[in-house]
Amino acid sequence: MAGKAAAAVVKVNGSVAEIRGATNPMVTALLTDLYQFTMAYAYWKAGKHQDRAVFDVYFRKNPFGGEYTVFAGLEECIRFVANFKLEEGEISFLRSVMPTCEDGFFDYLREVDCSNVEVFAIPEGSVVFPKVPLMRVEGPVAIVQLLETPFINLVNYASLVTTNAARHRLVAGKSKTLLEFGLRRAQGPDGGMSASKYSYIGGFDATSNVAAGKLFGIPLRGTHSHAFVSSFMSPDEILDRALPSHDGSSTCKDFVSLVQSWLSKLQVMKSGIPNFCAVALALNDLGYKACGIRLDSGDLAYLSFEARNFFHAIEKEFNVADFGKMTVTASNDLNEETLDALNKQGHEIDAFGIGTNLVTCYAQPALGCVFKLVEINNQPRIKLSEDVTKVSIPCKKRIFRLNGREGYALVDIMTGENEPPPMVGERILCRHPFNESKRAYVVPQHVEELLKCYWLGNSKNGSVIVDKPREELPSLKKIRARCMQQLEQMRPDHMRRLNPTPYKVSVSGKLYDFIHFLWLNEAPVGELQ
Ligand SMILES: Nc1ncnc2c1ncn2[C@@H]1O[C@H](COP(=O)(O)OP(=O)(O)OP(=O)(O)O)[C@@H](O)[C@H]1O
Ligand SMILES: O=P(O)(O)OC[C@H]1O[C@H](OP(=O)(O)OP(=O)(O)O)[C@H](O)[C@@H]1O
Ligand SMILES: O=C(O)c1cccnc1
Ligand SMILES: [Mg+2]
Repeated sequence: MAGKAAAAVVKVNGSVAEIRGATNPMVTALLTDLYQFTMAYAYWKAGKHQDRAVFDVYFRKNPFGGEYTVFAGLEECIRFVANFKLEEGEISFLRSVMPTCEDGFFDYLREVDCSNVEVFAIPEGSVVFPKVPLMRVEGPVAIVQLLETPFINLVNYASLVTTNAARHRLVAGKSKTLLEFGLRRAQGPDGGMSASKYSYIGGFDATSNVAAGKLFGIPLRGTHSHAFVSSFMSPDEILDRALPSHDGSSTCKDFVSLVQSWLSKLQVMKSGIPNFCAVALALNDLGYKACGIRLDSGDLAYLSFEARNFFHAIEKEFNVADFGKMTVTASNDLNEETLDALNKQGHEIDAFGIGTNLVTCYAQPALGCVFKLVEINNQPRIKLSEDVTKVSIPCKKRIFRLNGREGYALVDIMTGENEPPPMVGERILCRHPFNESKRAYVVPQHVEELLKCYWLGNSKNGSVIVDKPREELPSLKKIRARCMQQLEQMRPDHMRRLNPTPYKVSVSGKLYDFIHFLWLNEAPVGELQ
């Protein structure tokens, strides 16, 4: 971020660490909705700006018709709070667009940072469910309000595309290579970079996006384009026809003729496959190993079988070891449905290159994460709505994932902050938050507390120092590993594409009673005449 400290200095479990600014320099304190500043002013005028508020970040419905979501975007949120500060130029701009606000407000904004803010979150890469807070943000109400828009901006697309990638991985199967090819179709440069990063977390193996390879260390992969092949009018255009052998011991003076002699030995198939094989065989003569082909049009299942048969026939006829194992990559408008159809038909594809449908999240363009006030000055708050799915779950909460005998996650349970936590081997009542008749006793074999502390600000000498215990921000590879491990822990019926079973999200008996007490207390009583 131009003009700002490059990184906040923090202490993680005793040792000093740095938290760099947001990946995208467009992510500044102004990357928020105007009404957040308008409200900050109103809180300030009302003398409420320092009131201690607790907000939950959660979504109401899983995307893509599924019953699970993968949470991503947390690291960017923490980088944002760690470096949150309004620069002089930004304050002048705000003054120009909010001309009726008093000078004192801008003096206040000049001092604002997140040294008094706490962020608890579920680890990035976790499988998560509707209504469960992914993050709990606590701090002075005016400041936390300013975080609403950037936080949910940083989480919504990240979680959506990670989930999309995870869904593609589940359909493709573990043994296939998945390549993200979406940069040209992504929603702008940030869409492209984010898609590459979060597709990797969701289980893709590599990207074609070179900038993402450099910035995030994601493995880079690519094949070749149609344009390269069609740019040659005839083999005569190949001027340098010599090729040294792989070990350098000799040189083939006319590699093109060697390829042509191989081509004359191959039965003609109406595609580029014999051409590829002729080149691969000529390369093999010189000790090189060709990688494979990419199919980008036509019936991908049929062509993959044809290609594989051709490769096997060559392996047998010309005695070239492993020629039949040549990699077949397929691309062209692939999505979950085509992967599923290809699986049902049977195919010989080893790797899929997926662009448009993955990165644009064509099947569902947005995730609806919201940021709702659940407590202020230790007083619980509830958002009421005629639509029960929109009623918020009040209070500062703890969340636990309870696993059953078979190791699978059984239920997520939210409890009040001061309730005794669920214990392994102890029966606990889990209640649907809004449906009285839905409840179950669970005896967990494993209990994981999901909300962990990622940011506990404490201002010292102008820089933000965190000296209380805090979770580290894991590497991209670790986040990806968490995602893979979490998906494994889910019961397969929650994960299937058609009519998946909803995962149970519940509250403790005590929290259930409190929600409904507060609901009745806050809901106005109508009067009929
Ligand atoms: N065996 C298959 N089963 C199901 N879908 C397939 C199969 N093979 C290809 N597809 C899909 O069918 C669609 C084919 O699209 P389309 O007809 O526009 O492409 P094409 O004409 O083969 O190629 P080009 O992009 O060169 O025009 C693509 O979305 C592709 O992923
Ligand atoms: O289809 P996607 O999943 O987005 O994957 C990326 C596509 O991009 C490339 O071609 P491009 O689409 O540029 O050209 P085309 O329309 O001729 O296939 C590539 O050959 C794939 O077809
Ligand atoms: O490397 C490829 O084959 C590739 C990369 C991006 C888009 N289409 C194809
Ligand atoms: Mg295409």
